Amino acid sequence: MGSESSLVHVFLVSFPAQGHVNPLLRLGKRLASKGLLVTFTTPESIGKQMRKASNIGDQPAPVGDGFIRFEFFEDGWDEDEPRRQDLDQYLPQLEKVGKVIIPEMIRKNAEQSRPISCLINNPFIPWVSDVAQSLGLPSAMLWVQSCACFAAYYHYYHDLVPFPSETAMEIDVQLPCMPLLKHDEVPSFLYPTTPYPFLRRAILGQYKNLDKPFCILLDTFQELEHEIVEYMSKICPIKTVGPLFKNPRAPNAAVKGDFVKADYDCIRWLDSKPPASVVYVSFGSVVYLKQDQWDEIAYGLLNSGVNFLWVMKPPHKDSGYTLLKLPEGLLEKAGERAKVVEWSPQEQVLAHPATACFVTHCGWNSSMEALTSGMPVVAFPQWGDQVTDAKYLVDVFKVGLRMCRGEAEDKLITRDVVERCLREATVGHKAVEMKENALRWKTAAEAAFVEGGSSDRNIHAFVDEVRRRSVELTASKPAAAAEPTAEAADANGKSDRQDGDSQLVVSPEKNGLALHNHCRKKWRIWRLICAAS
Ligand SMILES: O=c1ccn([C@@H]2O[C@H](COP(=O)(O)OP(=O)(O)O)[C@@H](O)[C@H]2O)c(=O)[nH]1
Ligand SMILES: O=C(O[C@@H]1O[C@H](CO)[C@@H](O)[C@H](O)[C@H]1O)c1cc(O)c(O)c(O)c1
Repeated sequence: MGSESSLVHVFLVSFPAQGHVNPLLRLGKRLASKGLLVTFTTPESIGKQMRKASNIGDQPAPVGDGFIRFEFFEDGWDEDEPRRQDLDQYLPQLEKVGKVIIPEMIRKNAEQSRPISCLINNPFIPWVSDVAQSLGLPSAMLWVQSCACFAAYYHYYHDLVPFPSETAMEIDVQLPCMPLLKHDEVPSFLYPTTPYPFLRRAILGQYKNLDKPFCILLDTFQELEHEIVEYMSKICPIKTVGPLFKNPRAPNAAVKGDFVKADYDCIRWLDSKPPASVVYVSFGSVVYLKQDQWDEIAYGLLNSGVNFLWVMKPPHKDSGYTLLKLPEGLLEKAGERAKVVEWSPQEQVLAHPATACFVTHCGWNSSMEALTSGMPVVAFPQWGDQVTDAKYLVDVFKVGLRMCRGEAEDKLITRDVVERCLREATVGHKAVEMKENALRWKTAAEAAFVEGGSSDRNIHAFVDEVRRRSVELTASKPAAAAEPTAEAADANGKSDRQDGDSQLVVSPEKNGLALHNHCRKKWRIWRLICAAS
């Protein structure tokens, strides 16, 4: 392992949501374990929660052959600003501030002898690729959903196949190398009636910028989505690197990105239960069901006779949701059969022998974690990619039962349906079949992430490419390399060009890159001296 400051340095910028931070941080740990220095950044509002819940220190943490460190940034709003809960307002704010502050952070890192060689972002913040371009730095993007969803958005953006529209709301969608998707199995942000048009805009913004990252990393694996991965890799520079939550070189790395402290009592509770006897219920970090649906699920769990571990996260105070309650007396009736926590250590729960199945909203992280843990699922999708993931979990990967079709259906799933699904998922022929399939995916996932597996090879090739580009950055003449192109400066909205004037005025970015080259040269000399002595 080299000293922290002698390593090639990548800078990860995450959209501030749990389902986005987790996969990007996991990627960061994979890259660090292969010998890179990784800096992870997201707004301070989330940094504060992460530091409190997840043991994040000020010093770079060693991971495998490299290090990971954290730098959070102010998003320009007060600590208690309620508008953070409204993405329609928050996304433009993040872009406005981020486009100024990220280049400053990059410059400071170079000044402190940690020049950055590559920027990596996740979706919803596509402007990070513009920042990279304006600084003359390579960038990559981590797509945090399935390849099937990546393909669906791609075909929608380029208008390659018909999708549901205002005049034809209920058409099925046939995408190449994918099963026929019913209208409500297409990522729901693409429905003409979606209540989240700003999320459609945010995701499609990434497609507008898709020529900028030199590589698009996907938290999936080749064997899981074989045909669509093959197909899309002929069109875009995609590389499968999942499941990212497994890290063979640093399996026990303590660095985690939870926003809420996980309650480990539930693991002790699971320890007390017989094998395959507990239903784990979690709807992730964003989905919030209505009280009447919550009640039906509660009675379904009680009536089915299963043990259950249920994650009930309190809503954010500015989210507009009211605190969900369990029906009066339900926990008393369930007694030792029930355990409720605000946040679980989900990876451990899914790996625990007492866990029989997972009632999930089918967020992609939860889906990958279930598949990789050999855990059958009961699909309770709500919106976005969840409805497509549910289709795949049930009909393609064949590890799940469907309990609902999504929020758009606006249908109350009654306690008898919940009870029937839970019984079917835990005992009898269907339960055995789903478990066998899930275990096959677990084996396939392991083969992908172990050293030499398909995802590991892709990560390795990516690290090599980052290193190669880093050498190129260093070798390029400082003055020429630092000159942002007119296109780059425009992309950053910082062009000093007058109409009809092709001359660019010197920008702060120029100094940043010159500094990068200067520091790299200093290291090379230092390394030569070390090698000689
Ligand atoms: O009690 C919980 C619930 C969720 N998670 C983690 O939070 C992430 C949720 O991501 P996902 O894409 O499944 O859903 P989202 O929260 O983005 O809707 C996953 O990595 C889970 O392991 C967790 O650690 N504990
Ligand atoms: O999209 C939001 O969160 C989740 O992201 C996961 C990865 O893209 C995805 O698989 C999962 O289904 C999503 O729930 C998200 C985050 C957020 O902070 C928000 O306010 C949203 O409306 C959605």
